[in-house]
Amino acid sequence: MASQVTFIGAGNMAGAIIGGMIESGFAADAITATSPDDAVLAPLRERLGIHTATDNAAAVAEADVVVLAVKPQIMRQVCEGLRDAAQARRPLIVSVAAGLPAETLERWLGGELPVVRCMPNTPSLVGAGAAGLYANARVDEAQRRLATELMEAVGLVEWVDDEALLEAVTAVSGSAPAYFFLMFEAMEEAGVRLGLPADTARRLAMQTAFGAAKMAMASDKPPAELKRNVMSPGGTTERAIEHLEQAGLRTALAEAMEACAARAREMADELGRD
Ligand SMILES: NC(=O)C1=CN([C@@H]2O[C@H](COP(=O)(O)OP(=O)(O)OC[C@H]3O[C@@H](n4cnc5c(N)ncnc54)[C@H](O)[C@@H]3O)[C@@H](O)[C@H]2O)C=CC1
Ligand SMILES: O=C(O)[C@@H]1CCC=N1
Repeated sequence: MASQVTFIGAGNMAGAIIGGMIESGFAADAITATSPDDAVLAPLRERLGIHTATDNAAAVAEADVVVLAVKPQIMRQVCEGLRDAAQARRPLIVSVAAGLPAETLERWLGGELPVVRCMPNTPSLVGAGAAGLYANARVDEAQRRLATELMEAVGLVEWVDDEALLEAVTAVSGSAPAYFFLMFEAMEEAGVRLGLPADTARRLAMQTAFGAAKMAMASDKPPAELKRNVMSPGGTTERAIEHLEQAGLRTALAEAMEACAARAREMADELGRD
């Protein structure tokens, strides 16, 4: 029988992973999602055919894998409500929450448990996610494979062996779809100022990002070389890139990513205190 996977929380991130899992052929029957609000659950139930529940502990009592997908700010209260069920069942815990260390989650869940911390991103919804995973010492090989299988169903999986590196993963991929969406917004606005209809500018910008990513992934050339290949000497791209460099795009990105990782550390301090 397939492993039973219960998602605690059914918002953006859980919805993206569940949608991607179904899309890649996971049995809807093996997936449960919970939320206190049935209005959040109804579309998942009706559209995807998964099980839903408003009682977290009851859903954990039958799970092999429990994916914790609520906001970090309410994680403690949610975990404490799961203590008895989690300690009785001892499922693999997969947390997608930013910041919260495995040790903190174990403490809130009432003691030692196998915990995989996962930093996914929302493109999981279309099978193009990128996730960093870390396993604590209590996760066995079969559970590690199960976590890999779950997240590979929705995209790329990279394991890290130092939990602190998940902060870097958050900066590089967890939060990063938003950086690209910001670029799309800005390119659309600039395209409109240059005279294009908004939807034309949006489609061209998005297809270009998609094409650039696909090309870079297929190529053995580093991005710097692919960039140079677009830049004819004295041409248009060279002028654009000069502007981006002078405007400090690199520094802005580096600083944004440092701030992102620092916020993950800060959240662990703020929320993990007793
Ligand atoms: N949105 C993103 O791009 C990413 C989010 N994450 C992490 O995913 C987690 C969830 O974030 P989102 O999905 O964006 O938030 P969200 O607000 O969209 O979803 C949270 C869900 O939790 C449910 N919920 C609230 N109280 C609950 C309770 N007591 N029991 C069960 N469910 C409850 C809500 O109904 C909602 O469906 C966070 O910990 C976040 O750090 C990680 C990577 C990327
Ligand atoms: O913004 C956040 O805190 C979450 C974690 C990574 C992406 N979204």
